[in-house]
Amino acid sequence: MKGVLLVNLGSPDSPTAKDVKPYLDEFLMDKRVIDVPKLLRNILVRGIILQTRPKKSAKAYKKIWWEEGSPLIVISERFTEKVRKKTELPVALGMRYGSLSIKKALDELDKKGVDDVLLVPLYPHYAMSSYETVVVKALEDQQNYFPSMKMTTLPAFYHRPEYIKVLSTSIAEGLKDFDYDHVLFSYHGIPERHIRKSDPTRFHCKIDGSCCKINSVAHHTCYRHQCYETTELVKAFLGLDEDKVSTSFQSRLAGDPWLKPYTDFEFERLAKEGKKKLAVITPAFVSDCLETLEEIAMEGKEQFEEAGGEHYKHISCLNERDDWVELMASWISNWETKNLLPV
Ligand SMILES: C=CC1=C(C)c2cc3[nH]c(cc4nc(cc5[nH]c(cc1n2)c(C)c5CCC(=O)O)C(CCC(=O)O)=C4C)c(C)c3C=C
Ligand SMILES: [Fe+2]
Ligand SMILES: [Fe+2]
Repeated sequence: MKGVLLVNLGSPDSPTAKDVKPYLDEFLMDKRVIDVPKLLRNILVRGIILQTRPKKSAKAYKKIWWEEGSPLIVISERFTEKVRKKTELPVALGMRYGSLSIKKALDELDKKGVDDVLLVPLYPHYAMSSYETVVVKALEDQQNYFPSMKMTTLPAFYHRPEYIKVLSTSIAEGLKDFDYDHVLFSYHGIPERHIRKSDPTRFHCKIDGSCCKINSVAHHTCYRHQCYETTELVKAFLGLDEDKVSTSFQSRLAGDPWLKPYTDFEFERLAKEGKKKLAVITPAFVSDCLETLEEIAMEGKEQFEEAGGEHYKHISCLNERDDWVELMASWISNWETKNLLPV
């Protein structure tokens, strides 16, 4: 029997340093997130980052926490519930990190008699620290605990016309009542090294955009390429002016060079260039979360206004929009009835 496993990133159990610490430990000890040898990762994460970060992150989580819990979890649960209403198949929700684990979700499907699973990483783009780690963990759990289960994975959908249509429609709605003079597409950043590591040809990705116009197998796993592609496709779909749109990368940790331009620097640059009314969209996330609600909607607004900007709007992620639910249901149905997946 077929069934569906939706997987998002996950959140701590509560916005306290006590609960944030084990969550960050699991997250940052993932070798696809902090990709250094284990001993060094131990020193870096447990010896340095976890000494101060849980307190700082807990403070940020407190600012965005809802009565029902973490926005990312609550929104993912609402989305799952709506998808369930559109399909006959069992649909379970798991998280890569935290207590709502992938294993628990697989167990839920197993108990319903599911032995053929469609795995849906809830990320539009491929990155080893997001999409890839979900796939690897889900396959590991399946092989270790549910060896007779079959698993098929939904590919990254950053460029699918039907996804671009839904994303563009949500952006158009957000821009309807906002007289913007610039739209910033802010994607979660990753260290530049991750791009090189994910390049199967080992020489294609130049991380300056010069490679992205040359067709290559590397694009299947190039996060930077895929982000710029999403921006271009939305820009074309909505007919946005070339000089009113730009792309940037947020949420970097100190240390290595991360993908540029950095979103916080862009807030300042755009304001200094005289842009007064800025709309920001965050298409690396399908649901609002700490990185969109705190870093972009709250901190970003302050940064832009301090630099001279006047009006600022963060346009929500797709969350539980009906057209996004319909789209997910249509991908599930194509897989269920024709074994077809978007490519
Ligand atoms: C080396 C560190 C990190 C990499 C690489 C990274 C990639 C990455 N992350 C997301 C999506 C989300 N990240 C979120 C929070 C978050 N991310 C990092 C670090 C890296 N992410 C940290 C330490 C945190 C926790 C909060 C903090 O202390 O700043 C979230 C929000 C989770 C929530 O509960 O709301 C999301 C979502 C992607 C898509 C990605 C690679 C493309
Ligand atoms: Fe992150
Ligand atoms: Fe490229």
